[in-house]
Amino acid sequence: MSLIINADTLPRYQTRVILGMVAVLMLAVSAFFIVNAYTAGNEYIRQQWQTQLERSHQKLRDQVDSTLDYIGFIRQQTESVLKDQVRDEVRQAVSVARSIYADVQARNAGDGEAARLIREALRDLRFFDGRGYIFIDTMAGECVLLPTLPEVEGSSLYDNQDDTGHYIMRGLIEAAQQPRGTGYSSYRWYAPDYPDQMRAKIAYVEAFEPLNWIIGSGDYLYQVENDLKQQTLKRLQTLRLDNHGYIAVLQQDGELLLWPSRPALEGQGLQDLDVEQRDMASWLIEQATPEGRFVNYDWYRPGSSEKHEKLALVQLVPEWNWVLVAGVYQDQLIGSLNEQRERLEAGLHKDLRALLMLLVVALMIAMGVALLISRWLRVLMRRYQHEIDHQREELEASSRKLQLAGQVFESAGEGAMISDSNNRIMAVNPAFTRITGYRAEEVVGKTPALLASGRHSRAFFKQMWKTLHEDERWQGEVWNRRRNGEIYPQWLSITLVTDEEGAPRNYVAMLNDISERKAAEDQVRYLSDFDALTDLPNRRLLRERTKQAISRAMRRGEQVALVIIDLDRFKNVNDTLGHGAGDTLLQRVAQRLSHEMRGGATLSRIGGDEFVALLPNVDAESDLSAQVAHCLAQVARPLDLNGHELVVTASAGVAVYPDDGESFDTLLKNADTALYYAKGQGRNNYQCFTSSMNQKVSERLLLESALRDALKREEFELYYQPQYDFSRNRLCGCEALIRWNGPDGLVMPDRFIPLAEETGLIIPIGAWVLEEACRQGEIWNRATVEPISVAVNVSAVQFRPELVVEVRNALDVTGFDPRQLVLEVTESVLMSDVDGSVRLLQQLRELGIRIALDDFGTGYASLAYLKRFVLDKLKIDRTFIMGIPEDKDDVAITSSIIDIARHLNIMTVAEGVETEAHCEFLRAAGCNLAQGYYFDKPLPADEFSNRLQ
Ligand SMILES: Nc1nc2c(ncn2[C@@H]2O[C@H](COP(=O)(O)O[C@H]3[C@@H](O)[C@H](n4cnc5c(=O)[nH]c(N)nc54)O[C@@H]3COP(=O)(O)O)[C@@H](O)[C@H]2O)c(=O)[nH]1
Repeated sequence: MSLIINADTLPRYQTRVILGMVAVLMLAVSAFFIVNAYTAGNEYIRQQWQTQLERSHQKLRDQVDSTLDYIGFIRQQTESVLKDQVRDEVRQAVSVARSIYADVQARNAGDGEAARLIREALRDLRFFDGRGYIFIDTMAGECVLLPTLPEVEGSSLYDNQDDTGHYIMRGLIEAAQQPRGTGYSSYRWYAPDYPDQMRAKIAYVEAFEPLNWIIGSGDYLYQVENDLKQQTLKRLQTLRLDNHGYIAVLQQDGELLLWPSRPALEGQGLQDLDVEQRDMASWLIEQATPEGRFVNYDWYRPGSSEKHEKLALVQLVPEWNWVLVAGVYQDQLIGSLNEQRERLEAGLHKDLRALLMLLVVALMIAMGVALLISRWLRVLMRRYQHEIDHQREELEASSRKLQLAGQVFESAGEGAMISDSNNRIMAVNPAFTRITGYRAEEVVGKTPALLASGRHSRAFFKQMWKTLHEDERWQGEVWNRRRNGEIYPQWLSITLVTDEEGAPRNYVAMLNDISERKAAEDQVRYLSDFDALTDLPNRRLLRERTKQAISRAMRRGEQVALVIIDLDRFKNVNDTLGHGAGDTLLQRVAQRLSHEMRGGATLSRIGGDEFVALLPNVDAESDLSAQVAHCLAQVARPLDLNGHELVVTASAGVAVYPDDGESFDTLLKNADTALYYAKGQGRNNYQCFTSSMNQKVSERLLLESALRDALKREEFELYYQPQYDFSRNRLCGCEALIRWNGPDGLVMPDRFIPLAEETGLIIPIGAWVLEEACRQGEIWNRATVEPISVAVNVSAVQFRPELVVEVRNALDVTGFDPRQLVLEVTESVLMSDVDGSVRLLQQLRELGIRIALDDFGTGYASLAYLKRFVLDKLKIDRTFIMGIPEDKDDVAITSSIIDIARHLNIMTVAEGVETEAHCEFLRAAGCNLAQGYYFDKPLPADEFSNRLQ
């Protein structure tokens, strides 16, 4: 979010800031006071809790101490109580004895009677809950009365000892012999509750002088103490601490002596309690120490089934093996503390409300003040803002202008250079750097002279400055030098900038690099005169130069020749290898021919595969012929075209000034006629124009026209020349040879096949021959037992990939067995593109047909190619057969061909066999087949049929 500050928003922000600050301040103060009060309240409650706790502790401690004091007091009382009680009982018994004795004396019944009566009177006397009795012994230690053991009465107990070795009777006698005739004696004797154990006992005796007896009684200390314990428990039972608090007493062995919350359990041991009670009793016994320990736990309040938090002091009383548990329930304490806490919180809420009110009031006041200030500020700010906006708009306008100027300067496509009144460069733009190569820091402070190329004179610059100062502007084409030294043309336009007084202040130069434009102009000029593919002069330039050569020749009486050189079957190259290869071929031919141009000769390309050589100052006709023949020979040299080895031939037509024409157009037309004538001669030759050529060319044109109609009119016919098998001495096949039944009679193939090839008519004618030969072959083979083969000639124009389709069509349409079809191709056809030929032959053979190499030995093929071209037959050319057997060379050549073919497993066919001698030689040499006038001339189909029968 962006903060936009202006005259309207600033007061608004300012009001919000003041209000915010007041609110924050108030909140901080409030929070401080509230937190303080809350903390102080909590501390107070905590102290209260502590104090109450300490008070409870003290109360419990005081109660337990007072109980302990009481127990101590009770314990001290035990012996004196026992003594007082025993003494009282003995005194009563002695009193009874004295009464009886006095009574007996009064009756004079004697001491014996008195003794019996006293004894019987005291025997059944019981006290201390039935356990106390009176015993009587003599001063000599004889037992007079012992109600608990009457069988020992009359026997002496003088030597009786207790478990400490003390003489019991002797102690009693000693006590009675005290001056007052009374006394106490302590000893240990069997206790009624514990028959096997002696316990401390205190006896009181009084001497009964009349009978020299001692009358006494005693009691066990523990029994008195038990009485006192019960007394103590009774006292503690009624004791209550803080309403519900009480003191519980447990025997250390687990017996519950006093448990006011569960009185029914008193007198029961741990084993009699439920788990909860047992756990609590055991835990309390464990906590007990002689010093006492405060513990907290939850336990039932008397008469309640709910547990409450309890604080207790657990104190061990070792003398009695008691555990005192003095406890109070803390509900009251907690309740009172909660009350205090609630009071505190209520106070805090009240304070908080008051603070909030205060805060609201403070905020309202602050808002009012802030609004007033903000209104005042808004008025002020608007005034300032208005001024600032005005200034900013002015600044932005001028900045935009400057920026625009800067952008124009920086991004201009034209180089810009600004210099001062002394022509020292002040600034240049990126386009200047791009054009000149100089960066700004390299030229600033220097004069534009560093760009000078040296191509302009001092006068040029003098004139330039003069114009500039007069017109305040100069423009023109200037040659300058780049940083890398390159000299280039530029269009320079300089403007003079003057000050108010008209004195020069700056020079602003705009410069345009026009080197590309100039180059383009040169290119246009070049293209109008030259052929772009071969860089040779084109027809226009050739015309110019021819005109110049003719005028010169005219002046000097010289001759000038125009030679048109046209590639044979160039279309084939384009069709089979593509136009790229065709272009390359034209460039290579152009190079070869250019090498042959001497003495001011011009080679030009006037279109397609037509080159024209302008040969000035031609002296003798023989020189001209040799030169043209040499050119054709150079063209016909084998060449490698993109991996294809080709032999391309050319034909040429020659016209010479002044005999064959006096203008460029006439010469060119006549040279073209001669070329046409040369093509008609079977190509790869040249012809010089003669006036009769025009006549012949016309004839040829007529022939071409008639040939075009021949197919439609079905004027072609096939003749079949038989072929004989030497080994089987029988007719085995034939060669199909075309004839034209033209308007003027039968025309032989030599007359129309070259023209058909030249015009492309050979394609439909060849297709017709193939189909017709197959059709006829199928008729014969259906009628004969031994199938015969039919050979069909294929011209160079036909020998292209489409031939495969044409052959397949012919076979499909006629049903002729492919194995009986032989295609005859010449060496020159195969050699014009060796790799393409290999592929095409392979595809043809895959159809199942056979291939024969026609006219073998007359072309360029080396024997090595015989391996690459997979062939079935070699036809030995007629020219070798003709010399047999006289001509040794022909004999040797023919024999060698037959031998090699045999080794390569290729059949040999001898052409032009005319004599018996030919036959014998060939048979002897191992030739397989023969064809010639010796056997038969080419025959119409029906005549050939007769031969088959
Ligand atoms: N592309 C095609 N070319 C064809 C076709 N038909 C013929 N030709 C080619 O024309 C050339 C002339 O052929 P032609 O006038 O028919 O001459 C053939 C024979 O008549 C001739 N010959 C045969 N035996 C003898 C002989 O003993 N003596 C002698 N002087 N001439 C003889 O030879 C020609 C056959 O030659 P080749 O083809 O080389 O086997 C010729 O080049 C034909 O190829 C066609 O349909 N298409």
